[in-house]
Amino acid sequence: MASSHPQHASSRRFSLHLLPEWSYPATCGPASPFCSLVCGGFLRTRPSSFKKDTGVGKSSIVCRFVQDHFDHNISPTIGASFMTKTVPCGNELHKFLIWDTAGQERFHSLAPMYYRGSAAAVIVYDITKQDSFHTLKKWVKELKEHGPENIVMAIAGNKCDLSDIREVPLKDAKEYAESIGAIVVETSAKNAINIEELFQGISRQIPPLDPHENGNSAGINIGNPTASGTRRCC
Ligand SMILES: Nc1nc2c(ncn2[C@@H]2O[C@H](COP(=O)(O)OP(=O)(O)OP(=O)(O)O)[C@@H](O)[C@H]2O)c(=O)[nH]1
Repeated sequence: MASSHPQHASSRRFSLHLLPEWSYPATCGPASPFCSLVCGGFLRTRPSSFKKDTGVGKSSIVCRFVQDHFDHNISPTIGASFMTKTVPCGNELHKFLIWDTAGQERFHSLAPMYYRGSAAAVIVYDITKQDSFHTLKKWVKELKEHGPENIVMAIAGNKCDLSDIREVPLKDAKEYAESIGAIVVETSAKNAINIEELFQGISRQIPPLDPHENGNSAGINIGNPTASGTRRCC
C-alpha cells in the first residue's frame, strides 16, 4: 500500500538537522536506527523503534500499517526487520523508518541499538495476555533509564478483536499510559483497527520543525514518497 503524496504539502525550506548519532547513511544497517520525517519536501532524520513482548503482534501491526496486509502464519522476527512509510501530517510529510525488533528474550541485548537515539517507540502488548502487560512495563522502565530523554512513547494493546477473552482491561492501560505520559490505543492488526490512529498519534507528538533552524546539511528533496519495506511477511 502506498501512501499518497498530498498536493498541498508545504514547500517551506527546512534544513536537514542531524544529531551526531544519527549522521549515518540510511543504508548502513542496524547500527543506524533511523526514522525520518519528511517535511516540506525535505528529509529530517528521526529515529524510531518498536519494542515488544514476543507474539503480541508487533510485526503484524507494522505489516498492516505499511502494506495493509495481515498474515495469519507470520513467522517470529529474527533480530530485527525494517520498513518505511510516509504519511501526511498537517502540511508536512512524516516518513517513518521503523525497526521492528524481535520479542524473544535472546534478542533483548540488541534492543538498545534500535531505541538509542529514537524519536519514538511503540511498546506492544497483547490484551489477552496479562503477562505481556507486565513485560511492557519492564520495557518502559528500560526506555526511561536508557532511552533518549524526549522519546515519544506509544502503547498499543493489540488483538482487540479478541476482547471476549481479554485479560487486560483498557482502564488499566489508560491509567498506566497516563502515569508515564504515553499515548495508548487498542489495536487489531488482524481487523485493521486503530493502526493508522496509532501512527497518527505519534506523528502529532513529534515536535514541529523549527523554521529558524539552520542545520549543517542540505535538504533532500523527496520526489514521490511511497510505502516500502523489507519484511518477510508480505
Ligand atoms: N487475533 C489476532 N491475532 C493477531 C493480531 N496480530 C497478530 N496476531 C497473530 O499473533 C501471532 C504473532 O504475531 P507477530 O506479528 O509475529 O507477533 P510479534 O510480536 O511480532 O512476534 P515476534 O516476532 O516473535 O516477537 C501471529 O499468529 C499473528 O497472526 C491481531 O490483531 N489479532
